[in-house]
Amino acid sequence: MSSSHQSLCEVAEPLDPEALEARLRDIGEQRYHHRHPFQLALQNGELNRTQVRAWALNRYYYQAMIPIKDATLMARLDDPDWRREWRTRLVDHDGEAPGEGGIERWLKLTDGLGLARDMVRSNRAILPATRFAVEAYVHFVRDRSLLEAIASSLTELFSPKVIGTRVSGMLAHYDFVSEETLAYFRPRLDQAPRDAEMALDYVRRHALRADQQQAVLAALEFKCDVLWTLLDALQHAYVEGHRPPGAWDGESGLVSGVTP
Ligand SMILES: O=C(O)c1cc(C(=O)O)c2c(n1)C(=O)C(=O)c1cc(C(=O)O)[nH]c1-2
Repeated sequence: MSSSHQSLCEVAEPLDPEALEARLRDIGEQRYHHRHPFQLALQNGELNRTQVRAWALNRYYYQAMIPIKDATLMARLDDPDWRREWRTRLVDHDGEAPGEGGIERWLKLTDGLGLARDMVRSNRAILPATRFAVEAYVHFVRDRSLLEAIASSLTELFSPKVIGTRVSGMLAHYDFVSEETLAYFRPRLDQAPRDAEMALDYVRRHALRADQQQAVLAALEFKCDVLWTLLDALQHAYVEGHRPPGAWDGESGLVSGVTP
C-alpha cells in the first residue's frame, strides 16, 4: 500500500461528521472517474463511433447489475423505513412497468448507436474486466458490513457533475448521439443527489468510531476503483487496441444497415 493510499483512508481519532464528509469528498476529487483518460476523451469528442459503442455496450452491464446490487442491499435492511427509501432505486432502474426505467433508457442509447438489443442484453460481448469489476461491486455489497455497503454508493455524490460534462460534451462533438438517445442521464441529475443524500445521512449517523470511519472511506475508494477499472478496460481494449478474445469486435451485433 502506498503512503498516499494510506493517507486518504487512515483515521487515527474519530472525526466529527463534517470532517468525515470532507474526507469522503476529498477521495472523490482525487479518485473518481471524472479524471479518467477515457472519460476525458469521451467528453472531448476524441473517440470514434466504435469506441463510444463499446462504452455503451459495456456500461449496460453496470446498469443491469445495479438493481441486483440494490436488491441485495435491501435484503440486509431490517428497518421498513429504510427499505422503503432504498426501493426507489429499484424502481428508478427497473421502472414500474415494462418499457420504463433506467435500464430501458440505456437501451435507447444502445439502440441509437445501432447496437442490436440481443447482443447488448446477453452481455456476451463485454470485456472480462467489466464483468469482474461489476461483480466485485455486487459481492462487496453482499459480503461487507451494511455500513460499508451503503458507503460504497457514495460515488453518486460526484456523478451529477461528471454526467453534466459528459452529456454536453457528447452533444457538442458527436453527430451520432442526441438529447433523445442520451435521455438516460437526465433523471439521474435528480435521482443521484437524492440517493447520495440518503446514503450520506446514514453514514454520518452510523460511522462514529475511527475504525468504522476508516471502513467507510475505504468503501468509497473501492467503488472509485470499480468505476476506474471499467474505463481502464475500455481504454486498453478499444483505444490502445488490446482487445481480449471474445470481446466485441466493433462490427458484429450491429443492426442491419448501420455503418460500422
Ligand atoms: O454516469 C456516471 O458517471 C454514473 C456514475 C455512478 C456512480 O458514481 O456510481 C452511477 C451512475 N452513473 C448511474 O447512472 C447509476 O445509476 C448509479 C448507481 C450507483 C450506485 O452505486 O448505486 N452508481 C451510479
